[in-house]
Amino acid sequence: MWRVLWTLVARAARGPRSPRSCTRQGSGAPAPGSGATIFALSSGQGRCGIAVIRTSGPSSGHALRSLTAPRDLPPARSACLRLLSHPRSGEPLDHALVLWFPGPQSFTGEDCAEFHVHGGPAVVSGVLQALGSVPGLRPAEAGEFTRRAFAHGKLSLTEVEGLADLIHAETEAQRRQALRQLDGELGHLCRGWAKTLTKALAHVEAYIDFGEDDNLEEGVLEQADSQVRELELALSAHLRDARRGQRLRSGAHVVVAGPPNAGKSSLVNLLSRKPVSIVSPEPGTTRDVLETPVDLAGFPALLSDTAGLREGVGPVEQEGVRRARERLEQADLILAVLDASDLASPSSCNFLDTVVVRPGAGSPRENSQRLLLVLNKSDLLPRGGPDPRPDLPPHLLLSCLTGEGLNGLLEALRKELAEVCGDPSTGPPLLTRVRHQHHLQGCLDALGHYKQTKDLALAAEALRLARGHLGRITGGGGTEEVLDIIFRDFCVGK
Ligand SMILES: Nc1nc2c(ncn2[C@@H]2O[C@H](COP(=O)(O)OP(=O)(O)OP(=O)(O)O)[C@@H](O)[C@H]2O)c(=O)[nH]1
Ligand SMILES: [K+]
Ligand SMILES: [Mg+2]
Repeated sequence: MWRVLWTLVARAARGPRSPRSCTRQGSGAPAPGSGATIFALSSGQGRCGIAVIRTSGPSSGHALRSLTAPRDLPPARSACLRLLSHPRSGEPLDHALVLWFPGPQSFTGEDCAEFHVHGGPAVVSGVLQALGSVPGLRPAEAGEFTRRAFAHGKLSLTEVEGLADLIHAETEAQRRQALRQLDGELGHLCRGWAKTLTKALAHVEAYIDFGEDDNLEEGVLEQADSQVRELELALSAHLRDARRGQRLRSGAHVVVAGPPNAGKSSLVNLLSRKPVSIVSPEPGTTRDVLETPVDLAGFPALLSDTAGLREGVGPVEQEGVRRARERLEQADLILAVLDASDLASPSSCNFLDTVVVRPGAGSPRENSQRLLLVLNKSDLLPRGGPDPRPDLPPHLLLSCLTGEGLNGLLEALRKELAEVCGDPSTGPPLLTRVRHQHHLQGCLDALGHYKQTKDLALAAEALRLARGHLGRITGGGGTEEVLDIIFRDFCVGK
């Protein structure tokens, strides 16, 4: 019996009826224009200490020899000091460290060379021109090095996305998340799920082929069912978290709201460390929603300053209040600001009743919005006095004027944002892109069909479909269109 099943597992893994199997190999499609040897400046533009220029492709070794004296290739993967000169004119260009990475043990899987030159613009352009004069070499397109690495199975699609995110990471949390994805954690998880599906498929196919056979162990189909059920639970849990990973990539929406003059704009300026909003003693100063991207306690956020919420004002301010309420609806996290010395005013009470403690809304808030209540202007309270309103929901005391309480607020923000964006230092790998979410949902839908159908052939087909979706997350059978979207995120030289 086990031999039968084992053959079927192997067959299901090969996927005789579906040509796409789920492996970490690339799409199999050659990178566009591969065959040529490409070159580009891979470090940042502008004057710098060291600039790195690299090549990838079959003529890399020839290019390296043409530019260097002595003209022999350095030992693989060791840095050597060489004089670089123009291969046609012989003009010296720079003393540089050069590296030779024979394929397939290189970033792209092809022969690669690196030139670490002095970072002046004239040196860089001189070396680029020299490389352009070597037959068979051409400048690289944006993302072409990574695309070749993908095409040669060096990186899976989720790892490519991780690399793109790492290049663009601006906050600590984004860097951690990108590094985890680049390390292949998400891909590993998907491949584990795909393996479970392969086993379930083997069970179903065993039943189709040997159902009448006495040798077949009892309960083969039940085993497949229970594997599918477990997988459904795991996928659903991940999908519930899907928005978090996306917020971590693009920034959580943090909206500062409160009654007029509570110090909302002062807080926005304090958190963003720049004068984003006008601050004045006049209530109703802020009218439009002012949005600024900030690094909040290591997490990326889009911080919005809004008009003070109050009734019975002129048409322009009323429009500001309408926009503020609209923005509040879209917030992932509300920073509710009140003037600690003015908690009994009608606008404070109204804000507390309508936004902070929504009638009938228990905790946690509906639609998973989170809220931090901040009592600002604590410097106006008697020093060391009692809490101004112990009856209020949990809150933090702050003075934008003196900065007292800022560290406590940042720590609270870190905790809240870890909930909103997911904590990349712990927990399961996050789904950072709509694409991941789409395929997980597709996989779940197919598993739904599997459960509904009575026809075993259709059930097997549903499992194959489900597995195909998982495969596409890591890049098996990636269409050119998806690849184009992902590689657009890269710069030339990466
Ligand atoms: N004493 C004291 N004054 C503060 C503090 N924070 C802000 N203020 C003052 O409070 C006034 C209002 O500050 P804003 O930041 O303009 O308040 P706002 O909530 O944005 O006001 P609107 O946009 O008009 O709704 C200004 O005069 C600030 O200098 C604080 O912590 N302590
Ligand atoms: K004001
Ligand atoms: Mg303001």
